[in-house]
Amino acid sequence: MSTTGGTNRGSGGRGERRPAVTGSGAGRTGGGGKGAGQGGGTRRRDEQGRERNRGGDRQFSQAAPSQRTRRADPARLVAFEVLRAVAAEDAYANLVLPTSIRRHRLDRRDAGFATELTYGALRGQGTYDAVLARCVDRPLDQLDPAVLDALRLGVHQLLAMRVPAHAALDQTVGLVRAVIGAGPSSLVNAVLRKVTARDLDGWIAVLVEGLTDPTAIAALRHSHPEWIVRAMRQALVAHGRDVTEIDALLAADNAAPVVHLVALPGLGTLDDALAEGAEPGRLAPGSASYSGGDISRLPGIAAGTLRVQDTGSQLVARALAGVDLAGRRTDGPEQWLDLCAGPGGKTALLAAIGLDDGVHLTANEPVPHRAQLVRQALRPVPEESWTVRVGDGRDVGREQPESYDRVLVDAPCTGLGALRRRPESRWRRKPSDLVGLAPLQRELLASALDAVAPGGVVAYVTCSPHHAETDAVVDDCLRKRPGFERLDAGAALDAVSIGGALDAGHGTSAQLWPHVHGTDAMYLALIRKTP
Ligand SMILES: C[S@@+](CC[C@H](N)C(=O)[O-])C[C@H]1O[C@@H](n2cnc3c(N)ncnc32)[C@H](O)[C@@H]1O
Repeated sequence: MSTTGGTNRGSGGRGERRPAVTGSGAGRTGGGGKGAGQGGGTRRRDEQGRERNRGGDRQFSQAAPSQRTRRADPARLVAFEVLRAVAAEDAYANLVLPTSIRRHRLDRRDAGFATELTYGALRGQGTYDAVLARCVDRPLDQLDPAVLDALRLGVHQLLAMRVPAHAALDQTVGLVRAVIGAGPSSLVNAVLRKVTARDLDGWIAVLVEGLTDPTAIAALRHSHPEWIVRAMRQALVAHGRDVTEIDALLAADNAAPVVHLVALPGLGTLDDALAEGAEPGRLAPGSASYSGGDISRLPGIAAGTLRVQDTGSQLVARALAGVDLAGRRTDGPEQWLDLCAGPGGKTALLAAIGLDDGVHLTANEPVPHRAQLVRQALRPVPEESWTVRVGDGRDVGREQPESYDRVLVDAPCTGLGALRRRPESRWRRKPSDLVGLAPLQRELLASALDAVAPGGVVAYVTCSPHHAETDAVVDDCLRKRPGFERLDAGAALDAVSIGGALDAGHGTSAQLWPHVHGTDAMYLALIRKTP
């Protein structure tokens, strides 16, 4: 498993500095120790003769857990609260975290630490639980869930952050004492000491020992559920890539994503963002990437003319807008439809792109509060150029047949292509979700195929590379319907990328990849209704 970034924290989170090292299992040199029994030093044994403090150069606190701090370090407390909310209330970490950071008044440095700890522990949960299962004397599901969350935070600090081992241990035990109780703190202390016996690479070597199934190995190594690894491997092969890329792909899911920005064409600029240190985007026109922290201060963000949007999302929207409608029957301004518009990211970009040509965009969204987000997203675009329809997209084809020149179906999907942005979602998603989504995805695409005018084009898009919600959906829908042709989606994406730099391949569908393109794993099929 790989992690990126890192915040140096000493005991109690302050004072000590460690050399910055990135990569799996890196960073705990010096007092943190690396690997069991490598150092000299005096080895201690407990009353049962078991060796304690293996790797004697470590400096664990000599104090019993009951004598250690009762105060929880605020940054670790924030991470703990978020993990608890994710597990107990089905909360989204990216929504809960900023609120918790504000409530505990963390400064920028502590906020960075809390963010890395929270997201790292959530992403790494699969690997960390496998490590913990080797260190706890009972099945993990018999632990108090709060204790398990605290252990996960401890393991992430020990195995993947540049936190000295003694600080990770003392502070996690202190957190447990303060928020759960003295009893569990002894257990946490004992378990985390066992974890310190190896670094991350050492633990992974132990976990995968004797395994031969590459899916199971990759799942443990990169902390993904096996069914997702299997789906990713299939998708790589289906899109002509080498299956050995799976390691790079899964590692990309574990890296902290940079924020991508887009300036709405004709309405916004990147100037403020670039002045704040954003880098101009390499792939999408009018885009930038920003890793400098809080972007909400930028005036363009407040005005809605500068938006946070993954480059992959920008490119699929631009590909639909840019495709040639050679067989279109009328000469007037085009009618565009965004069938599944909420919260409106692609809607705003499409509306802005179409502005100069007098395009009218209808944005459909069935969920009222999400439809309201679409209206907000469209705020900077003149009102006469768009309409928000609140309704079921499956009805549009029947109610408005052959009415639109370009239709975007950004279908509800598992979101497996954006796991790096939603740290908990890989554990929340289940294969059964695909069963529920499959009919809806087919019905929405069918509705779009009815709603598109002869010569017009439908873009079927998912933020998932899973075959069941991508090519399988498009193949099924087109099998039953003559009169449609699939366009070269890769060529359409290349055509709208800066200098054709994207290199999305060629074929009846295109798949973008985090480890190749630096985007979310967006899927695109372009389907033309024959004139
Ligand atoms: C992947 S999201 C769309 C993201 C959006 N295009 C953007 O770029 O911001 C899918 C959307 O489809 C909506 N949806 C769910 N069921 C739908 C239906 N029956 N008809 C139309 N939209 C639906 C969901 O509420 C959700 O807002």
